[in-house]
Amino acid sequence: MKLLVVENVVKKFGGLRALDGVSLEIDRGEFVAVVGPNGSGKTTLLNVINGVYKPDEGRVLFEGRDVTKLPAYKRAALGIARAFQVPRPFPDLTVLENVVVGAIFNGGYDKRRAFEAAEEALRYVKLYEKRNQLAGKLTFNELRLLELARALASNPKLLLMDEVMAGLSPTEIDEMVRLVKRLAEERGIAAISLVEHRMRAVAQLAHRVVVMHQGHVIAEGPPEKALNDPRVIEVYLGKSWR
Ligand SMILES: Nc1ncnc2c1ncn2[C@@H]1O[C@H](COP(=O)(O)OP(=O)(O)OP(=O)(O)O)[C@@H](O)[C@H]1O
Repeated sequence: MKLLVVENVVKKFGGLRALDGVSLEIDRGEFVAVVGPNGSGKTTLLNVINGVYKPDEGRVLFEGRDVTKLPAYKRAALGIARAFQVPRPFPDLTVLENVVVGAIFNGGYDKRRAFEAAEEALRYVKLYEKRNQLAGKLTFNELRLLELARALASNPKLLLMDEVMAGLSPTEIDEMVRLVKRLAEERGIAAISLVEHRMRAVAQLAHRVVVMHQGHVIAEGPPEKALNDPRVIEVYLGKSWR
């Protein structure tokens, strides 16, 4: 059974069809990059998957269960985690405390298990040494890792990542993407990541690339195939491949 199935989803904002019949299937442990020009519907797609928006048409199934009408917090409890583009930590709590909060609220753990999960997540993203530091003192890159650790500590099955790469150096972007890929492969956590910066380099590391344009999926498949699809080249024509 597929981990996630998005079926013919339509999401309208007034007269605009931000998603116009989008279908998508994700397997366990798959790292999928969603690319597409500004305004193509990528963020709206993540919002429909995690329950921020209810679609006007279509369904979202998670582990075979229809979650289309479930609110975001209930989907989080089922294992759909979101790592936001702009991390919003509690600056006056320590790094460890920030992750514990995520584990208790989204992972449903008791305090002891939450601490264990938080420490493990911090080791994974290599922030463990900074666990007792105030989150407000972290660098931008470290904040991104903290945001990832928070999502991880909730024991997700599916990790949704907004453009986590914005504002990072090319080396940091590379490290972050490899980390997410490793999570997918070692832990079986599926990840859907929106990619705009260094699109070509980042998307090439994904198991599969989904290309969106004007609310439609115009191509998908292994990176080489999807990125070289004639429709995709046309959409990006005139823009530099980074
Ligand atoms: N809450 C909203 N109200 C009205 N229109 C919206 C809303 N959210 C998104 N849109 C519109 O829907 C379309 C798709 O937006 P979306 O943010 O999903 O695109 P995107 O591919 O993520 O692009 P970007 O990277 O620029 O955010 C855009 O035309 C956008 O202006």
